[in-house]
Amino acid sequence: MDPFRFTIQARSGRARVGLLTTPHGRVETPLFMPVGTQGSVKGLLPKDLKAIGSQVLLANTYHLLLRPGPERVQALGGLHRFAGWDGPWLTDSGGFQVMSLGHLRRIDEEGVVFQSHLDGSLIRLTPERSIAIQEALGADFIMAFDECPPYPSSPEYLKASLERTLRWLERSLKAKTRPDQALFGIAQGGTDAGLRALSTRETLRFDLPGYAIGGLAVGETKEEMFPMVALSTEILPEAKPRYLMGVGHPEDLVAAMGLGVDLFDSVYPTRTGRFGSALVPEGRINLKNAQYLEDKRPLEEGCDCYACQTFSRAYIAHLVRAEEMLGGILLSLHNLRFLHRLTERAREAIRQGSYGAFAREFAERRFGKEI
Ligand SMILES: Nc1nc2cc3nc(NCCc4ccc(CCO)cc4)[nH]c3cc2c(=O)[nH]1
Repeated sequence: MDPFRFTIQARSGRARVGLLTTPHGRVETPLFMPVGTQGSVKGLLPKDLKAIGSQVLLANTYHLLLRPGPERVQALGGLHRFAGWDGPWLTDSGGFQVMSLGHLRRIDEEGVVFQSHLDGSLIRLTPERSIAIQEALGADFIMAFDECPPYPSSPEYLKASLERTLRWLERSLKAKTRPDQALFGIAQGGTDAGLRALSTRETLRFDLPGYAIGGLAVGETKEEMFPMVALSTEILPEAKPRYLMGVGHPEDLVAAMGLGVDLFDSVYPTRTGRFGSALVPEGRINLKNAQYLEDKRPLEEGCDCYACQTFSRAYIAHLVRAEEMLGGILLSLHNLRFLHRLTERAREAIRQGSYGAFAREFAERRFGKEI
């Protein structure tokens, strides 16, 4: 039986609730994946991630290659055992992180050569090596090695890049040996509708358990991004999960779920939490602002997370000002719970056939009035 079966449980417009089976348990989509780049979701314990409803965690090939190295992770039992998370893991393939973090020295047909951001050593990543690393790490979902073109890029560059990414997808697939891992192809094409459609259609020629929408959330406007998401989900098959990479603002999740996206990830909730901000229905509140120092209310009325059930805004504002670790920890916990509750409510609305009303109510609270 297919270890990665995906079945649609309910629909409301283009939004859908899915059940995705993995070797580490079944998960319900749409879902948000907390980012644990180096094998840890910064500041949060796996048991607390489980308690707030996290289902799948994301880690990065680039970072784990540099430190501690895939051989060590494999020798220590693979990501699940090593990092104490027995639910599904997804690893990104390293290409994007090289562009955004490493000091890229060269990109050619073979792959990329970059300098480590840790010690400047020269490292080569190819489709074959990326897959070998992801197999050693042992994630359930692994990503093809691709190039995420910088934004903006010329149509000529976008076209050449997406064609190379398709050749790298073929090499990634050929390099794959583990039947207990699902390889996702990643469509590119930037914000050029013709090239986006071309890349998505060509990626579909490979029969894969899921498809990622790449090359977005790289600095383009929402007005540029969303037509590409809509175009992508029109082309991608209904029966396979769709993963929009790097998208994590609440309003963007609500819009993309409405367009039929199933999987999301972003460092946004945990990063903005570490920087002192809490996600709330109206948007975001920054606890560094003095107005919260006497505010007895929880971060968000009605939130069931430990931070909202136990502490006031005043206390968390104090922690943030005092640069106490607990400040960032509580805000990260709340922000992830906020996104998990958002996807839980979205799944419920889809089951009720009322996703449109859900999205309108969300937008009214988010954009209807100033905080
Ligand atoms: N393999 C691969 N991975 C990707 C990861 C991505 N992540 C993004 N966007 C996230 C970028 C991002 C970075 C930092 C913050 C916090 C500050 O608000 C938020 C978003 N776009 C992405 C595109 C790709 C892609 O084509 N291919």
